[in-house]
Amino acid sequence: MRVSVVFSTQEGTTESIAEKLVAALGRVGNTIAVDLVNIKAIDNDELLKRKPADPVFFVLTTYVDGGPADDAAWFGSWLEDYRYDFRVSKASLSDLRFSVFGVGDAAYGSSWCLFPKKVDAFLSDMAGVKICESIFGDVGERMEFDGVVDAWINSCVQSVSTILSGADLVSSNIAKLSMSSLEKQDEFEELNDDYVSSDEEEDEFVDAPEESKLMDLEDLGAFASVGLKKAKQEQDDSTGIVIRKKGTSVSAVASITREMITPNLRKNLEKQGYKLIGTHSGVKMCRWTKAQLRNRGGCYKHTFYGIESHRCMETTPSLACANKCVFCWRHQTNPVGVEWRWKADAPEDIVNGAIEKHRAMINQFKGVPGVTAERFKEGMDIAHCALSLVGEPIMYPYINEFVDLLHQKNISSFLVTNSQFPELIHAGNKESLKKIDRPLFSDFWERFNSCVDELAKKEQRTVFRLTLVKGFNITELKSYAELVRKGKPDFIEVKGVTFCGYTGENSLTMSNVPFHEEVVEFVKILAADISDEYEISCEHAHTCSMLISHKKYKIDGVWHTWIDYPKFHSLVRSGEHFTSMDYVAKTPDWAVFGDDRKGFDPDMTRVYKNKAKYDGNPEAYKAKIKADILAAAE
Ligand SMILES: Cc1cc2nc3c(=O)[nH]c(=O)nc-3n(C[C@H](O)[C@H](O)[C@H](O)COP(=O)(O)O)c2cc1C
Repeated sequence: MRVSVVFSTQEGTTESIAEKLVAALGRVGNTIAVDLVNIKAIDNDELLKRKPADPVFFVLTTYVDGGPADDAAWFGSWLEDYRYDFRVSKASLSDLRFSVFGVGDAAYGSSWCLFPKKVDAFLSDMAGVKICESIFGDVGERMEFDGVVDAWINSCVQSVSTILSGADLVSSNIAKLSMSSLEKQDEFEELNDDYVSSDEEEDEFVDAPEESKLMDLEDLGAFASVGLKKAKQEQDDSTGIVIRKKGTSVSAVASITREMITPNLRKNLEKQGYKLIGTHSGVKMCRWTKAQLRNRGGCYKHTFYGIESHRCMETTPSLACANKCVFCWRHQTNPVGVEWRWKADAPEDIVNGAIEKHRAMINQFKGVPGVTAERFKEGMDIAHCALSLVGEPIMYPYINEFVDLLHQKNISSFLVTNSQFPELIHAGNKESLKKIDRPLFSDFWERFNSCVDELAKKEQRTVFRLTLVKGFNITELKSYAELVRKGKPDFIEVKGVTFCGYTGENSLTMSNVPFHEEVVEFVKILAADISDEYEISCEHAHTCSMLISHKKYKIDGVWHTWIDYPKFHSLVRSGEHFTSMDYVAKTPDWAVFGDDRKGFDPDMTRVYKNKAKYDGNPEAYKAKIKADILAAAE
């Protein structure tokens, strides 16, 4: 048996209580190993996998405004995030056996022991089971306080002895104690007005999904009709198809009838400008499509690969995603899930629907200043499809058929994946990927690495895109370089994160947005670190984006990162084997790194809005950019 005593302290009181508990547990017998762990070093993954025979005791202090001490800040925010993450099963801690001792001063009134109480409630909410009553002590009552500590330590020792002596006793004890923990929780909810109880949350899902950012379709359907317990049971019983793995029949996928887009989600997405197709797909017009239609510049894909933004259709065949990235500008309103559990529309219908809806949006630009008849005609003749709009395109069970259909229509495909589905085919290391992409899969790092391995085998163009989030991943050069050596991509796009004027769910601020110069510096060091097979090739300063390319694309000293699209389509039609080197085209000089035009196509006209200009004062500059963004959003 392994017991962990996890403590958080600011001034030492709590640590000494934890040490006292460790000593008392040590006297129970030599069949238990007891760890004393500062909460700062707690491994949350390990907590999620903890077995019932290995209980955890938390001894936690309370600090300013009832919040955690410094050492517990990260754990506190992780736990809260996890507790309210709508993708996480409410039973995910059902194997955890725990008890909390809170240290605080009742003189602080309603914030007395607030943090330990929150931890206690969140662990219970996720089905963690108290093996003995959680207790909240008042250091203001010094005489009584010591007695309360001793009583709690005694009951911890007793419960551990009970576990050691036999499982039956444990379950009855647990049943009794979980009831009393529910009563305690009621008490706590009264104390903390901001706290949303699980019942309220259920109501929110039922009554106010339109406004809710927590738009989990699975939960929505289940909670609406049967309530939490039954929903859980249904989830467990579900035989929903994950994704169409090799060998899974099409009819198995076709037999699922639940639709991904519910009426409320439809309203919500339409409000955001998505044109929805069928039951799980959508198109939306990108700002660069509009810009290039008006001859005002294209996106970085134009500079790097020759993709014409005004002929590019941004599409997704799956609005659902398996990550909740901090940089996601969709503000997490899209559904999230690790499995395909919805009705799957036919690929022909999605491709045709997307073309029709995209053209209807282009049509609205007829006569708009700057849109010439020639550009308009080109815009109607879609040449590219960027599968990077929102969601995870490869979750869609017929993604291969979908991409083939695009190619048949002479539409090139550019597919962006978050590398969580290696069976079908953002950060440098495991910790960083977890913080930034906030994946739902517990084996997210293994999945990510398998995808990287798969990419190394591809003969068509492969690209790594690194989104630099200052403070999160900008310091991880070595790990990135390693991933690149492993995945051997043709290209590495490095892009500074975009601030989307939103500070809620994803908690990014302007201080996380790197300057273009910082991105350039990062890229220079990264390129030198990878190997001498790679070099910086292109720059698109407008979007803080840089391209590092494999040197095989530098033919006779000249970069060939662009694509010869007619050649690509004729190779596809030929049915013969070909590789990415068979359809290369010369990169124009203006797109090459080091050119004064910094990636802006000289055939277009740059239109400067009355925007913030850098005047040497970073803080003032950031404040101006923020004001610009907020003004634009109004
Ligand atoms: C700056 C400060 C703020 C505090 N705020 C609270 C509070 O909001 N609620 C509470 O219950 N206790 C509060 N306390 C009391 C502490 O929890 C108490 O002093 C405790 O014994 C500290 O434990 P430690 O020595 O392990 O850090 C506060 C203490 C300090 C010094």
